[in-house]
Amino acid sequence: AAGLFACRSAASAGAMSMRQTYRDLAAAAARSANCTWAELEAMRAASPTRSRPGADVDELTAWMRKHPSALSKFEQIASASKGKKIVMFLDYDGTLSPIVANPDAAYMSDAMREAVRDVAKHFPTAIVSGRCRDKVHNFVGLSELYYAGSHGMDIKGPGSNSRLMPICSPSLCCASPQASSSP
Ligand SMILES: O=P(O)(O)OC[C@H]1O[C@H](O[C@H]2O[C@H](CO)[C@@H](O)[C@H](O)[C@H]2O)[C@H](O)[C@@H](O)[C@@H]1O
Repeated sequence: AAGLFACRSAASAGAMSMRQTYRDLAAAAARSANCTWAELEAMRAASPTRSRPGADVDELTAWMRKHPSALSKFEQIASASKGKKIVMFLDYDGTLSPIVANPDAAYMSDAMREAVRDVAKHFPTAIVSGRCRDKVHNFVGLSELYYAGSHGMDIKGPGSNSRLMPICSPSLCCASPQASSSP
């Protein structure tokens, strides 16, 4: 899931660009699913996990009340982020790319890539993944982003050197599926 953190400091981007950012990401997600944003929301609302009666639904409803969709709370988020600096942290698998059977074929769409490119024009943007950093970088292909691979053990920003924690190296994390569960 996409995470959005608002850090206190001088605001560098206004609520309008943040709204556009959110709309762009939602629209890109809808395009990836071959539908409109409204249809995506309607599908989400009508999904079996929401409409099936029983304890699971109650549990899910309670969870959703506690963690509402950012899209439905846009005004509150915009208002809470006034005077703060916005930084975008995005997950890759299942967020920027669809979940597919073959992890090596988890490509993101061009529309999503453009949306992320636009986001990065307004806010520092990082992709955080359990995957090897190089692998995610290759999938995304945007040099202006920060990439945190191997669950944050290997971090590289635009134009910077990789900050690799000693516990994990590319040979350990990227060599083969046998070497690690994170390709
Ligand atoms: O931290 P993330 O970026 O969310 O990575 C989590 C795992 O993502 C990948 O696996 C998941 O996506 C695959 C491709 O859609 C899918 O085949 C698999 O079932 C999912 O679990 C990646 O292969 C893992 O190494 C990551 O840990």
